[in-house]
Amino acid sequence: MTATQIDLLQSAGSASQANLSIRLERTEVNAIAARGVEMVYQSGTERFQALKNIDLEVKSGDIQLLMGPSGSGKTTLLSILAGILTPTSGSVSLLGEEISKLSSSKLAKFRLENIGFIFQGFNLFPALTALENVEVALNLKGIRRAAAHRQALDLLDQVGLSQQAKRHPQDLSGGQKQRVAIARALAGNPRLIMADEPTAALDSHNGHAVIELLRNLAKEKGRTVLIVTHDPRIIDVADSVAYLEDGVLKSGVRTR
Ligand SMILES: Nc1ncnc2c1ncn2[C@@H]1O[C@H](COP(=O)(O)OP(=O)(O)OP(=O)(O)O)[C@@H](O)[C@H]1O
Repeated sequence: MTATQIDLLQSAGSASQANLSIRLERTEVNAIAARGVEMVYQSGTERFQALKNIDLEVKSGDIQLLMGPSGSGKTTLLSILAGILTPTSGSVSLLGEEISKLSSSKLAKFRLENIGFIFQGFNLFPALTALENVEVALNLKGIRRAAAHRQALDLLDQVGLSQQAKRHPQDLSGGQKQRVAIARALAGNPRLIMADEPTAALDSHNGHAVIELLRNLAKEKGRTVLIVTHDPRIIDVADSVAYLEDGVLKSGVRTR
């Protein structure tokens, strides 16, 4: 079903049917698909296999968690799925594009246009205000001056931080910093959000606020959200949880 067909259904007053169609459309498409992914780290004569034959499919609009003990390979897998790290073997498709086949410049462009990243340590520029931190991300995506300023204000508003736009990171709480980082990850409207331990540095209140934002991104805005986490609170909002152990995908549990 095309977007036009969905519009027609909605305008014909078949809202519930259209909603069902949208849901079906979302669940039909895999936003992320990994096949036979292996990763071997080699330093000198030392060889370490961090991932073994990983198959993973993430449906469009889903919140997918990657969980497992420390050292089980979660960040390695996230980096491969984000096209930051090249697997030793196997293939990865994002939004129907097999990224393993892209040249490094095409891959960099694909990442910039389609993936927003959120990290445990926020990775904000300390010398820039919250607003400027988001503007810089928009500038990188080719959006300049007045448009970048307007969009950055709008993104800060979406994460509930309009009042803090002029503050520097050192004057924000951990939760507020992470919300700036989420606003920055949303610059340019990427369809995929990838987060590495987004709540690890946050207390319960701020952790919940960030989890609610991530839920909203998937459920209200249709983004696909992939999260590496040890935080059991996030399981409540996840559609699917994949557990890694010693580089092996032990189980994938669909939670809804
Ligand atoms: N660049 C590297 N060179 C060699 N070994 C590496 C490298 N990066 C990671 N590893 C090893 O690969 C394994 C998986 O690491 P990874 O960081 O993916 O695990 P993780 O599950 O994300 O761990 P944590 O929860 O502690 O962040 C670990 O044993 C780690 O030491």
